[in-house]
Order: sequence, then structure tokens, then C-alpha cells
Amino acid sequence: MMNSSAGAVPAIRVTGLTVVRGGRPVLHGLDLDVAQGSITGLLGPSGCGKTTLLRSIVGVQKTAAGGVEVLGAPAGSATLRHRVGYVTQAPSVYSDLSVAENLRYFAAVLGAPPTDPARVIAEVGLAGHEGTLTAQLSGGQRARVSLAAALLGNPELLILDEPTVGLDPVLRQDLWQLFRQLADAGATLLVSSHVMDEASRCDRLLLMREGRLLADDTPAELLRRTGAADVDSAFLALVAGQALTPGHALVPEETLMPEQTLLTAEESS
Ligand SMILES: Nc1ncnc2c1ncn2[C@@H]1O[C@H](COP(=O)(O)OP(=O)(O)OP(=O)(O)O)[C@@H](O)[C@H]1O
Repeated sequence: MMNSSAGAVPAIRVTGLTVVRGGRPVLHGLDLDVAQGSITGLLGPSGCGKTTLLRSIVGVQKTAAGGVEVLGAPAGSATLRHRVGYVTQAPSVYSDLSVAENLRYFAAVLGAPPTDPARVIAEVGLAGHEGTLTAQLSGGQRARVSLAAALLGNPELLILDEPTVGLDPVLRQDLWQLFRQLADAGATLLVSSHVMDEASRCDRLLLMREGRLLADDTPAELLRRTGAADVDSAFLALVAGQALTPGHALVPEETLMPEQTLLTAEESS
């Protein structure tokens, strides 16, 4: 059976998710579904709450209200540990171990097959660097070791927080090809970025601003709906539309707080 078949359990279901950080609400009652076997881009300006949403999905974020289900189980459940891979923005590998040592260590912890380290090293384009100490790698290479660690055991859901940041265009293209291969093989990827030009590589986009969803759509439909030439312009059109005609906002009106409308109106003036 295809993963994307209608009626399949969504890979991620977020309902009414509210998160407070530092005494301030940073996610305001988010509702969204992510279908299995797809690549969803989570886009929005710095500080809009992307990492907080990803942390909630992985089950490491304290939430104030609402729920998150992952592959049909509550986020953070022990049964999900081997089914979900998470790559944070900060490389989370040991700098005093080599590339291969890091991956052999994480493979052992996860109980992944012994052939997995070589497979994932090749997938992220680090073949030839197996013996290099992680401390001696470039920032982009270190980030790819973290990504390789998340690919161990072939998780069904990959949560990637800005995985292409600081990478050159060729590497970015290679990684997006890898993401597509993984999705074609049935994996679900949720990839955050503040680089809107990566949006066209996604099946679906979640545009976020100030802890709320501005849009949940395919890239093509988003451009059609806003009449914009690129996702950057679509984002700005949505922000402007929200400020000028809150009654016609592209998210349900009740999820827009009055102060948000005032703020966006001031900013756009
Ligand atoms: N540990 C923390 N304590 C208090 N507030 C926090 C903490 N971490 C983040 N925040 C706040 O939560 C909000 C959302 O942050 P978050 O890291 O989720 O944004 P982001 O969209 O991932 O940003 P970026 O693209 O810069 O990583 C921001 O206003 C931030 O200041």
C-alpha cells in the first residue's frame, strides 16, 4: 500500500498547540497535518517559532495547550524513539571522535544495523572523510555528520531544523536530492528554513509568522492564490493581506488576535 494513500494516519497532527516560552506565548493554537511520504517546508522569519514547533513534534518542548500526534502516537512516546530522526541547528556529535566513530557509536545506541554507518556517510556525501576527527571538519561537514546520525535506522519521520544553513549551493542541491529520495522511499520530512528559495523543492509549505500559520499549501497553489512570482513575495502578500483585510485572511479569522492585526498594520505602513 502506498504511504500517501487517502485515509492513512498523518505523519504529524497538531491541534490547538500553544507554547509559552520565557513567560510569553510563542505558538498560538496551531492546527496542522503533515501527510506521510511528503516533504513539507516550514518557513518563516527568525524567531517566528519554527524550532519551537519542531521541538513540540519531537516531544522535547513543554506545551501549554493542545496536542501533537506523531505517526498516530502522542509526540515524545517511547515507541516513537526509533521512528523519528531529529537534527537540531547545533551539530550534536562528538568533536573528539572521527566521523565513522561517531556514527558507529550512535548506531550502537540506536541498535541500527552495523552496515548503517557506511550507508549514511555515503548518503550525506562524506565518503572519504570516515577517519577525520569531527573537530577538524568544516561547519557544513559537521552539520552533515549530525544529519547522517539522524538517518541511522531509516526513521519514518525526519525533523530537520535548517539543515542546509551555511552549505554551498552544490551541497544544498545534493542534500535536497537526498531528501527527495528519502521521501520517494516513503519517509516523511519536515524541513525548516528561512531561505524561501528552498520552498519550491517541497511538496507542501507551512508559512509561519509570529507563532501563527500564515499558509498551509502547495508551492504552486500558494503562488497562484497570492499572484506572487516567488515564495518571498507570496509571504509578503499574505502579511499585507492580513493587515489590510483581516476578514479575508488566509487562516481562520478566529485564530488572528486583534493585536497581531494592529502590529502588522503598523509594520507595513
Ligand atoms: N529558551 C527560550 N526561553 C525563552 N524564550 C525562547 C527560548 N527559545 C526561544 N524563545 C523565544 O521563542 C520564540 C520562537 O523561537 P524559535 O527558536 O522557535 O524561532 P525560530 O523560528 O526557530 O527562529 P530561528 O529561525 O532564528 O531559529 C522567539 O521569540 C524566541 O525569542
